[in-house]
Amino acid sequence: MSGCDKPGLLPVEEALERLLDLARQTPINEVERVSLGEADGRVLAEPLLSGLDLPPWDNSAMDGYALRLADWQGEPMAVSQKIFAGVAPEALQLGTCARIFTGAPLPQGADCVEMQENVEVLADGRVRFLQPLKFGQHVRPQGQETLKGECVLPAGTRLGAIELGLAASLGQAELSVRRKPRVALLSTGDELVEPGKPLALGQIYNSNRALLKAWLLRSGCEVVDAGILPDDLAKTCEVLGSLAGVDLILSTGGVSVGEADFLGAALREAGELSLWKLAIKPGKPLTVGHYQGVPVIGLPGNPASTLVTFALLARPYLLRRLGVEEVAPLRFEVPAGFAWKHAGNRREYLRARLENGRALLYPNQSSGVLRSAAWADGLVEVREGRTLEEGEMLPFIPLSEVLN
Ligand SMILES: Nc1nc2c(c(=O)[nH]1)N[C@H]1C(S)=C(S)[C@@H](COP(=O)(O)OP(=O)(O)OC[C@H]3O[C@@H](n4cnc5c(N)ncnc54)[C@H](O)[C@@H]3O)O[C@H]1N2
Ligand code: MOO
Repeated sequence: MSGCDKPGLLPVEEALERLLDLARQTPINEVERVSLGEADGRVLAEPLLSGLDLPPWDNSAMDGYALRLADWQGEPMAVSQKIFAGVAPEALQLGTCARIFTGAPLPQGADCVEMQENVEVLADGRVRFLQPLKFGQHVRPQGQETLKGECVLPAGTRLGAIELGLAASLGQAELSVRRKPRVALLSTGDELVEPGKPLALGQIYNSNRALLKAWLLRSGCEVVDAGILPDDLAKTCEVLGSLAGVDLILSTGGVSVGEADFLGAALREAGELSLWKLAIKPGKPLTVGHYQGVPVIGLPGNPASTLVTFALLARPYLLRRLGVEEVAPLRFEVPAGFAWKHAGNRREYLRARLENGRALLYPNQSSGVLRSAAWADGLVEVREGRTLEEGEMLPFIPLSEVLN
């Protein structure tokens, strides 16, 4: 962790690389089997291999009639069986067709399905196909989605609704996942009061705790709520010492140049401390270190700074510790619905909303204004040194990408 304190501002990508390196050195490797119902938000520990072909047999994509194309000479055909989804059909009788429903297995010998809308049922029960037929039409062939033995999801995949649906389609009732990271959440600041209590002059409500707790929980973490750090070195050390079993101590506030930085003092005394100054706005100061071997990340206390640094730095760090390779959120270019006349020396992540395909800025981009993020759909990135005319393209990171 040493060597991170240097003059000048640390570029965002370099800070991220350093954090990901630290994450690689402290992987959370323990694996547990959990039911699909418990696997949402977790990280797959082993590749998910398919134990079957999907679909397991050729089946019909339509309600209609199945036939062997070579048997059809343009004449009406007799219907020799009725096949519902869920039943095993008999082999198709030569020269006949079978009534079939969507999802039902094709009878042996059939290679074509016609939907019932294009079929006339004659008075004698035979059917006439009203349009030319093609080999394989409306047939969903065995294994078209997945073949037995194929790797469907690699280890390190974050599991969400879609992945769980996919695992269920392969018949998996349980999955092997990394155990949940245990994250202790701490706030610092004499001014902080918990919601529900009265507010005296000079005090504000603690919003970072609610924000990060909800976010960590939905990121698949176990949260140890360690409260507000006491304004006293011995007591701070006592609190930190009680967190020996967690994987990460995540604090907010008190990381700039304040005089009452007991977290920093505690890390210096019984661990390691680096104070990073990042070329990022909001979110310049970041504490990285450990207390008696337990990794510590201290995010800046301004709510929008907490949000941006958690989204772009702490979250990827946690995911990498769980073996997730792709930790960078999806981003895409959008035209700016604003001009940016003054180039900054920090990379700005501005809270923006997409309207008519353009990114509009929340009028107040102060790092103290969390409401900017509630209004926004995502963050637009304006690189250090850049100015912009309205209509120029710039990267947009949807908040939905980093909140899940
Ligand atoms: N002389 C300097 N002052 C500051 C610098 C600097 O470089 N030199 N950096 C500024 C920047 S940039 C940021 S960001 C903040 C970072 O501050 P800290 O992380 O030390 O946080 P605090 O001073 O404790 O709080 C900042 C701000 O956020 C409010 N806060 C803190 N915790 C919470 C919480 N849990 N819920 C809601 N709001 C919280 C706090 O009341 C302050 O208003 O430092 C600048 N200063
Ligand atoms: O960068 Mo601080 O992040 O201005 O709020």
